[in-house]
Amino acid sequence: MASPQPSSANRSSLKDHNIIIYSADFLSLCLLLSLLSTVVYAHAFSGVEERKGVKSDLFPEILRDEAVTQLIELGKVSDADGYLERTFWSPASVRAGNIIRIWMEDSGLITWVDQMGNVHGRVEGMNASAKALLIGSHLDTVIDAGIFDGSLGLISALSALKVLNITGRLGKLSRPVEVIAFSDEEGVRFQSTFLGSAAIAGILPVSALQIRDKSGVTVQDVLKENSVDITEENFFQLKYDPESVWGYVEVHIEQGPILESVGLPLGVVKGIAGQTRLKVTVRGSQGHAGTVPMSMRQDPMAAAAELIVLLESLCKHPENFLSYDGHCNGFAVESLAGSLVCTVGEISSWPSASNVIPGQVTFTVDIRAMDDMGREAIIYELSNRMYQICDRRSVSCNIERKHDANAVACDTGLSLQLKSAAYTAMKRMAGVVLDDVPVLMSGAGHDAMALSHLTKVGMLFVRCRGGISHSPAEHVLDDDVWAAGLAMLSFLETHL
Ligand SMILES: NC(=O)N[C@H](N)C(=O)O
Repeated sequence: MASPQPSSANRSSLKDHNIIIYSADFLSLCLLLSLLSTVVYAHAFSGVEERKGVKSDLFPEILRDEAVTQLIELGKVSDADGYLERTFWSPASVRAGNIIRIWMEDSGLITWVDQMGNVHGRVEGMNASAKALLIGSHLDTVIDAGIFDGSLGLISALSALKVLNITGRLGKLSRPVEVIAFSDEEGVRFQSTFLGSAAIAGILPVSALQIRDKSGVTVQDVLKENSVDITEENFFQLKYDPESVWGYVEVHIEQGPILESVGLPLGVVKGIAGQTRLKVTVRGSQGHAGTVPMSMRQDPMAAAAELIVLLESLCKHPENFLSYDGHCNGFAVESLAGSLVCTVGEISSWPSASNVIPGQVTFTVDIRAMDDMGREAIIYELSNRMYQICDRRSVSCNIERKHDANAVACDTGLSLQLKSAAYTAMKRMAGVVLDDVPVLMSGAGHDAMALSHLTKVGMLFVRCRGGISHSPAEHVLDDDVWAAGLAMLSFLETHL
């Protein structure tokens, strides 16, 4: 492998040192130069220490130290005691939005909050009429969340913009840049997901205002509780004009194990799996746990248990269930390979008492796959078999589609720019010439899915420990936070 060559700047420093070579043979000359260039190259790109008299151009104090401090601070803003939870327009989400606004203003941005609770920070740059670069992620969380999911994308963008600001280059951006902290990506409260980003993308139907949470409160009720007067007119004004947007970029933790397995901090996202959420309600005959004979029960909990085990089998071995019946064929099975996942993470029963046979059981099914047709085939097959099982058990079954988002392919050109930015960041940090930046698929959903209906989208993934997410065990190394900020800085510098 060829030894690393010093850059032109380093080459002049060799001359300045008046290194005088007396009749050394050619090999010893090469050995000496190779040794020196390795030392100079490593020092030039190591970045981890201040070069004499020259402030590091890797800005660890902002892109790493301050960013990590902010992640920890934001991770403490919760609606719950003892674990992290922030849902759509909840008190903690409002507090988190106010903190993010302060950080946006500290980065030199003009800020505002829209009717759906999205927090915006914008700088016009040198040409306010140019198409804007949107950068975003979500400020809401799942229940018992980690502190990096969503927040890392926002903080890495704001720390990169802060570096541009303190180096006097923020005003030199060739186009407006707007950071958006979206209010509801996880969809925990209303099972809707993308309430904030879908409104910006113009794909949120006004009927979404009437979606109810478990206690019957509507989205519109929540907005009114927060003194937000949403009307059909100002609802549609939230939509951005596609002609005013250049593209959308999102940095997010990988929430998977690939980057850790290849030993790199950053990767580029090629596509995002489609997803569907189904609300399944099974109704039976409520009764006394001690007196109703087993043979006479219409037990929705036992039925739900059978349905959930069916779901697992169907998603583990779709080939055993999907056959050509006019609704799907072998293509659907092959296209599902590897990306089909199904989860029931939420279930409730009424009256939920240990000595009562439930009258009703409700659970949510989360189905994901890279292939939309294959996912539809799974939903069709699952529904069919659910109704058959419920008929056999003399219970009723209602399946309601709560959320659909088709698979999204990231824009090739934008992804190449992000790949180059990631390469630059990793090389500047580690001084290692990388073969290539990993390219990955995302099983997790992201606001980029909604924004793909408005403009071209690209995503960068950041390594997270063990691929763990949607858990307080979620963790990102400080230097990987730094790499994310450096990549965003490198990307933004291409817009100067
Ligand atoms: N809308 C979503 O998919 N939200 C999360 N990011 C998820 O992947 O579940």
